[in-house]
Amino acid sequence: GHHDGGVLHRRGNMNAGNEGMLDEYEYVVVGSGPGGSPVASRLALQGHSVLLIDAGQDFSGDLHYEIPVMHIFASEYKPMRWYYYVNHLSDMERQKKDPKMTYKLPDGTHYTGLAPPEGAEPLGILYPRSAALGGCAAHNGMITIIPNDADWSYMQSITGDDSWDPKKMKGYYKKAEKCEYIPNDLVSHGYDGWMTTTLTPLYLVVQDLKVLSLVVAAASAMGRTLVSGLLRTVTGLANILANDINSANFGADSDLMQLYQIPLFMHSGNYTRGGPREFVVQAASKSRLDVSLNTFVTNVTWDLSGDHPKATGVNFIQGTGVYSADERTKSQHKPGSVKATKEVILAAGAFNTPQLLKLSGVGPRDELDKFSIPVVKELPGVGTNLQDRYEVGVAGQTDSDFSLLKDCTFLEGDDPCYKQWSEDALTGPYSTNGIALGILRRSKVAEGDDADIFMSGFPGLFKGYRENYAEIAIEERNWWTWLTLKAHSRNNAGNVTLKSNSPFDMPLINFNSFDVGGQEDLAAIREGIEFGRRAFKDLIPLDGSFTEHWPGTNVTSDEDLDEFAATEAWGHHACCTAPIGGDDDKMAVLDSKFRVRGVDSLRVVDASVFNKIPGYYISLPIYMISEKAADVILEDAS
Ligand SMILES: Cc1cc2nc3c(=O)[nH]c(=O)nc-3n(C[C@H](O)[C@H](O)[C@H](O)COP(=O)(O)OP(=O)(O)OC[C@H]3O[C@@H](n4cnc5c(N)ncnc54)[C@H](O)[C@@H]3O)c2cc1C
Repeated sequence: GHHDGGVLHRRGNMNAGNEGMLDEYEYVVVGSGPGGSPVASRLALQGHSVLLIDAGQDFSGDLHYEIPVMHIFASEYKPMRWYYYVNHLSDMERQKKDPKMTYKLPDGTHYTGLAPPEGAEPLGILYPRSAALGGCAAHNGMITIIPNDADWSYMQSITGDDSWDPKKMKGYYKKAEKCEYIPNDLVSHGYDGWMTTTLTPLYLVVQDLKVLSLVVAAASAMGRTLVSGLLRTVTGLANILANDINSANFGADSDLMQLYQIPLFMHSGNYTRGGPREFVVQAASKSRLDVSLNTFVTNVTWDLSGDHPKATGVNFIQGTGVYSADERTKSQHKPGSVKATKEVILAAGAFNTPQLLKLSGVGPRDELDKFSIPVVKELPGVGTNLQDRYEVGVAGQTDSDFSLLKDCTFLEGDDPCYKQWSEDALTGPYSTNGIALGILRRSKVAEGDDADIFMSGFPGLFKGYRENYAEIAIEERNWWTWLTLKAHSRNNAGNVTLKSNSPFDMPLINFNSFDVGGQEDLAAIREGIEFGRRAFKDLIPLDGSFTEHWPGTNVTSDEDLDEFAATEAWGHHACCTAPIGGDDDKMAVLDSKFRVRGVDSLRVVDASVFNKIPGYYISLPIYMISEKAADVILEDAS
């Protein structure tokens, strides 16, 4: 196995800090991911007493958390991971044709693949999540891309609430950001926030001729001729990458394909992961913010004596191994409760927030009745409208290894790359997430003016999430995968439903991918796959050419490509399961101020709140709505 992680530097490890919890706080926030952490920190910094609760622990100082390149291993890291097994497709027979399909065997072990042995029970397809201070931002790829203005205009139009104006929302981006990659661009960037943004150091791209030739190939697949010689210097490469994906004019020329460096939530000083936990640590040191880790919330408590049900706090169980997704050693479990004198804010993520609402009596009446949960407020939209983006790849192999990664062991034994990162002024291949560049493009079937495809490349074999995907990705060091991320996906037919009324059971998660708008989305994905193929073909080998092995050169007709993508596509931006919507929308769970409809003192602030999946990567839109929620809540409190 990998190192359990040595202590890099002690920055206020919070795992032991639960003893001093008070009986009541003004605000109780459940979940410390991109949704929960910023709002909790802001409320506390404005003078309120706040309790931030998370079922996970703090991983500060753990190398899985700190080293950017380790993110793929972080999502497999047992103390941190919550593994969900989901259904991508409504047609189970078709889903069984996905090589990622996983089964449970009679001896309790798992089988993943196309030939399950006798007695294997279908489990589903792995969907990694993390329970940690910082939520999934403790293991994610750190990619930080601003969503489209149209995403906010849409919220504005469905709610009639002008505070969702894209310009105002941009203000929240700037408030959150501490930009470390462009100096003094006050129009587009913020410099005083908690979200440090930086880029993969370009010398890493220039150093590895294979990577460099793939960049040139991508450019020629975009119809640009780039003289590879010009790119072999950092300044030469920087010149063609001068456009900032997060700048104010983003999207204006979206018909043109553009090659961008990808901003990461990472520290440029020492190339360590950045995350919302740091905002929490900062705020906790100078405010009445308490953080209770290893604390699993089971339900919201109510005062039912007034006209409306009023949320009064939460019940929880403290300990490790409480939730069925929590694989840590089971500790002694201590039940407890805490009161919120002002509000409870749910930020448990797109799977757990709807589960918590339902367990607390807020949801579709039929489903609550079925599990004998007393109905506090009937809201048919809770757990519906589940959305995700589609991702697929084209993977090819060349004769020799990428020089960049050749010697890296990813912390196994003696690791020269770790040594370089930790000792030589924190440099080398571990100072990136492995995805340096991205391309935005508009497919022929795009709705609106914005790009709907985000292409990127990864120096490994990545065919989607399945057990041990990280080991598989880097097992051989001569693979490259062109990734197509289909943004603005149309499907909203997914759902999160209860399996039982036990808070410890994971819910049932059905994405029903491609059920709505599938033909259009598949047509766009085909364009992405063709782009990846062209890039492999156009490659002027500075250091070997690539042969496609996946999906395979025999998969060429539109039908075959659609069959491939519809069967194997995956996602990692689950959202929209407690959507904000207009007053006339029966399926709206929240109003435009994040308030759960029909009850008092309860809000949701996480990936669940979106009505339609925003932008290209979802963390930054979540950070933005979390900053907005803080403003809205403070307004109501004064
Ligand atoms: C492998 C992977 C890579 C990704 N890479 C990127 C990327 O590069 N860029 C990007 O923008 N997005 C990325 N994402 C997606 C992004 O990280 C998530 O969408 C985002 O973190 C969701 O934020 P959230 O606040 O809604 O929920 P989460 O981040 O899931 O946080 C929820 C928190 O609530 C806690 N919780 C849940 N239930 C309870 C309970 N009952 N009691 C107490 N605590 C509870 C959990 O422990 C967790 O810490 C990635 C996702 C994955 C899986």
